[in-house]
Amino acid sequence: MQSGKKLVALFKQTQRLVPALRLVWRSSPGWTMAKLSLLVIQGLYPLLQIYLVKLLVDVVTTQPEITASPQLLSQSKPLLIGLAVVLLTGMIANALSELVTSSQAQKVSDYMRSILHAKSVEIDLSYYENPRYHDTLQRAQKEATYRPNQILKRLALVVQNSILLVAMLGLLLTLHWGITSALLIAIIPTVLVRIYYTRKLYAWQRTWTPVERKSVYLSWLLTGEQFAKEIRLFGLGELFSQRFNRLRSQLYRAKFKLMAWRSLSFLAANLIAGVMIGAIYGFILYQALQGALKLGDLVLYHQALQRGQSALKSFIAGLSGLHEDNLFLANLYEFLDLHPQIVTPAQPKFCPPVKDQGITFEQVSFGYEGTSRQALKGLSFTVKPGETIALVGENGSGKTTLIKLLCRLYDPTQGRITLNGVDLRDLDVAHLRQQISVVFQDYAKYHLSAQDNIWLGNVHLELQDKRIIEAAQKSGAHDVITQLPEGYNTMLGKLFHGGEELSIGQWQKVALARAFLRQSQVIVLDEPTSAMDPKAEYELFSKFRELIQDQSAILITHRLSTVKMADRIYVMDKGQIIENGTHQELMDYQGAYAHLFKIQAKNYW
Ligand SMILES: Nc1ncnc2c1ncn2[C@@H]1O[C@H](COP(=O)(O)OP(=O)(O)OP(=O)(O)O)[C@@H](O)[C@H]1O
Repeated sequence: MQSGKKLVALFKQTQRLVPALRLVWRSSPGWTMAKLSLLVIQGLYPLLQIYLVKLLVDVVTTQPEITASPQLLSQSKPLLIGLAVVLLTGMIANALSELVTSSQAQKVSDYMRSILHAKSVEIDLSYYENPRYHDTLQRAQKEATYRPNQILKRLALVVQNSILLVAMLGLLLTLHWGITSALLIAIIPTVLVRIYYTRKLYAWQRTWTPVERKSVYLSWLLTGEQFAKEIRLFGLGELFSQRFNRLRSQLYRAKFKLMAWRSLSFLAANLIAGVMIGAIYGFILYQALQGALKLGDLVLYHQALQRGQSALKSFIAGLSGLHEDNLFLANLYEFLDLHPQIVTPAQPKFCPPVKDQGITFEQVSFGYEGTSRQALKGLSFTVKPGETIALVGENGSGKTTLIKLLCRLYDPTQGRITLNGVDLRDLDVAHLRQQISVVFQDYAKYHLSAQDNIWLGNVHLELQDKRIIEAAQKSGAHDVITQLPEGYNTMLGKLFHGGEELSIGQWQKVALARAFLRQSQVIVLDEPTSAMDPKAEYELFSKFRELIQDQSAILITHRLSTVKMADRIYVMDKGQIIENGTHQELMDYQGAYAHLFKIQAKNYW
């Protein structure tokens, strides 16, 4: 009963191989077909070669005299032609093999990367905040580019060698059954060692992934552009380098121990096999000396034993390799099996225009996964159509979290958010996100052309659309871009040739232009002018209403002088709204807002 269950579990595990092969096929059916054909040819031609050589030796040795007699020539001619054809086919197959193998492998690895990319984009933002996800991703990335293709190779190896193996073992059986049995028994210790250490290596990899990832992180710190300044200034290079080396030597020691035991075990297994093969050779030689074998037979059996032994080795290596692939494929599927929680419902509701009722937060609470703290606690407020509201509050009071919920990067743990009366969870996710334009505090800096950087805000437009320039004019980025050597075609950032680095404030203007380009119903600006000079900030906010036209706007800022123009100001504290009203109402109220405003004003005057 127990062993039956084990067998079923084992069978279920091997089912990982089939979908992996499907992935290989989908990546490039043409190249995969070519590769398979070559493998078949390469598998068959040594077999034919041996057989033709045996026939040739037999023809020669059955002649009364070895001279170029017409009879010998006529008998050996077709065999020689056959041998030449086989050898030529083998040569052509070998020559093509490199091209086909590298092209097909490249196709598979690119296809697998595209699958990983699609999955990474599909899953929820919350996965990125979970270290386990990063472990899974790291392992999947390691396996994805080569493992599926390796299965194909090993499968072909198994099939190829099984033909050769059956033929060779069959031949050896005609001599003595004991030879075949001894050959099979000789390989058993190697198989056991391989299976045992494959499992050990798999367990080792899973245990050490976090350490490996830490070392990758340190390497990134030491080589990445964004840390280069601090590392030099604070003299952190050596410290991080030492930490990196310490982790790498921990990894090295742990793996070395495992690999050393593995090598020793293989040595022992090979010694056993060596003794048994030696005994088989002794037996064949004895038979020849007794006159039981002709010269042709001796050549045949010698070759059969040699090739049979190598076919058996390859066959077993293929099989145990498949076992290893199957085991390690779990790493890939673990990642591919991740599924987003934030999805479009089966029958999404129509996304109504915000002009109707606006956005409403109804008793919204939220806590990030893995923490017991509530980032938002029972929040309720409405952003009316065309209204500009401002969110102010201390660091960590929950302002950005609220925006992430509005974009459905997370769902509330309690309460609901509605757009014109419809719960966000009932809307098509992509469509909802099209309605919202956001500049986050940590906006992206794309190392692409200035034009691309803005166009990415609305990729449904033509690249030459004049609205790209209009958006840049609104944010103040136009003046920056026209000063660049190639204007809108200038590559931004220093990662690629010809790139021009911008100042932080200039990058911010470009990000703002991206947000203006998006034809959304709501615009959310999280600290949009934190790096801008006062003149640029003044210009932006003095014509803010004109810039956003009839969009609803949510503004997050610590600079209270810029929130005066908001229709309503919400003051947040520890995930709650503690005050709200117009600037004047809040100043009259003499609460937290008035206090903060006065502190800031005092610093200016
Ligand atoms: N990804 C996250 N995982 C866990 N906790 C988080 C995460 N992001 C933010 N928090 C926590 O949620 C709370 C609210 O953070 P949030 O970023 O919304 O504050 P904020 O008001 O925007 O702050 P700031 O003014 O500094 O931008 C903080 O206590 C923060 O530690």
